[in-house]
Amino acid sequence: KKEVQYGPVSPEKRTDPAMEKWRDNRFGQFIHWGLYAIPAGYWKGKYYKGAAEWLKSWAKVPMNEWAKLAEEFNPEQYDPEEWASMAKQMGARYVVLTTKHHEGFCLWPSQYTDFDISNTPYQKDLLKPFVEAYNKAGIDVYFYYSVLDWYHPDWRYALKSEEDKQAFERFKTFTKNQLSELIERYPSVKGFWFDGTWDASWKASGQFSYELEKHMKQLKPGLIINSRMRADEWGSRHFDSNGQMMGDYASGWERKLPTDTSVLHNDWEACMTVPENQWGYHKNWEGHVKTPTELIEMMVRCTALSGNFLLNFGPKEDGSIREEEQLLVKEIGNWMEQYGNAIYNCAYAGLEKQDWGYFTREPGSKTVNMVVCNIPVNKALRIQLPKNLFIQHYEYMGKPLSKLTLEEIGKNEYFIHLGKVKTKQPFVINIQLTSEKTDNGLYQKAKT
Ligand SMILES: COc1ccc([C@H]2[C@H](O)[C@H](O)[C@H](C)N2C)cc1
Repeated sequence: KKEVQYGPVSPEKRTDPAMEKWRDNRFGQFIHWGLYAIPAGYWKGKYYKGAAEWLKSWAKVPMNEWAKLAEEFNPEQYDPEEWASMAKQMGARYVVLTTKHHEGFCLWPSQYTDFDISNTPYQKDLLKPFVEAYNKAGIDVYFYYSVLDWYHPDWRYALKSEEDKQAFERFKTFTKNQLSELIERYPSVKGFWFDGTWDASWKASGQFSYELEKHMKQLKPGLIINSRMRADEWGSRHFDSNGQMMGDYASGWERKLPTDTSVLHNDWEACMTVPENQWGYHKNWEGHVKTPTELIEMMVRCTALSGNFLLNFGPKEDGSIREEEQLLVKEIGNWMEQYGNAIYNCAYAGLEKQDWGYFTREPGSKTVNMVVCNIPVNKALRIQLPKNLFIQHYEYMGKPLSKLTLEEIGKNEYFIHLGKVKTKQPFVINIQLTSEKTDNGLYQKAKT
């Protein structure tokens, strides 16, 4: 065990109401919006296939040229009420919006930089109406904030000289000022999604990130901060040098999902793009665009492993939402309307995973949701229960199933026979578990 002074600030599994609400939310909307939405993946007529919010880097654009984009940023179609109503229709219970991405441009009028919304034709604060609209829709608001800042003259990738160190001290003060400003200006914010924390300069600032997390949680008790914010004094990120998670939930799951129950030890969240790798708006998505069904299954997998799923949207420069994302709002929204109870407030059910899909359960409930994503060729859904549990009742809400029959095929082992099924989306069967074997005729000895 290593001596770690600047590791976790909060306990690994907080039990306060704010953190319980974070868990109950389960499904969130990520929004990447900034100057990068203007060029949208093209620079001087050339197409760049990399992530659109990184275009400055791919096209090697000098910052003084990139910053000129602020002079044309004027999102006249920006309608946060519309965004919030879409998020509500989709069934998102929280939202994470980029207040400042790596480009350094701030969507709010910051007193600590001139590279912000007030120096654009639009001028007005974008965050205030956003926070109000989403809160009014009952959706919790979180702020994405990039520590890495390509615009700020005092940013340093590494601390190689005394000059670097002095500059980075100024940069850390700037960072702390901006974060305090965001909490003070928008006090209903529920937490921060930090990014841009992989460089040596920040990895050498473990004590600072420790004290900054403490400072922010003093400014706003209950504040929720992701593990990506943190390094310890040895440069270990997300988890300290003794493997203790820093921040309030593990946020290393970017465009990838966990596959086993080892993640259950901590709260965690996976963030996901619709195309393979685009967060900011790109005019032409290349390659596979995930279907609503694929994204629904990812969300279910996260819930089934007690994690959150954060699905990304990249609004256009004018503030409008692209067709593909509008389709997701409709399709995922329909599914959540019918089956949201298998997601919200749910978590790992404690049952052995089966190939046909996922079990989810509201902690402490006797009702287990079976979310069926892959109908077996024999149309029989296998269930293996722990030895002291039995199926007392089962039902399907909704239409696609004609009838269900339950067959006991072994010790605490069952088949649910589906009969005729017609469905295009995953569906949910509820089973009631009981701890005593009630022989109410539900059980048919295996027909051997
Ligand atoms: C170096 O590889 C990276 C760096 C940063 C990212 C950023 C993306 O721009 C987006 O904001 C994502 C959430 N974040 C990890 C992604 C991959």
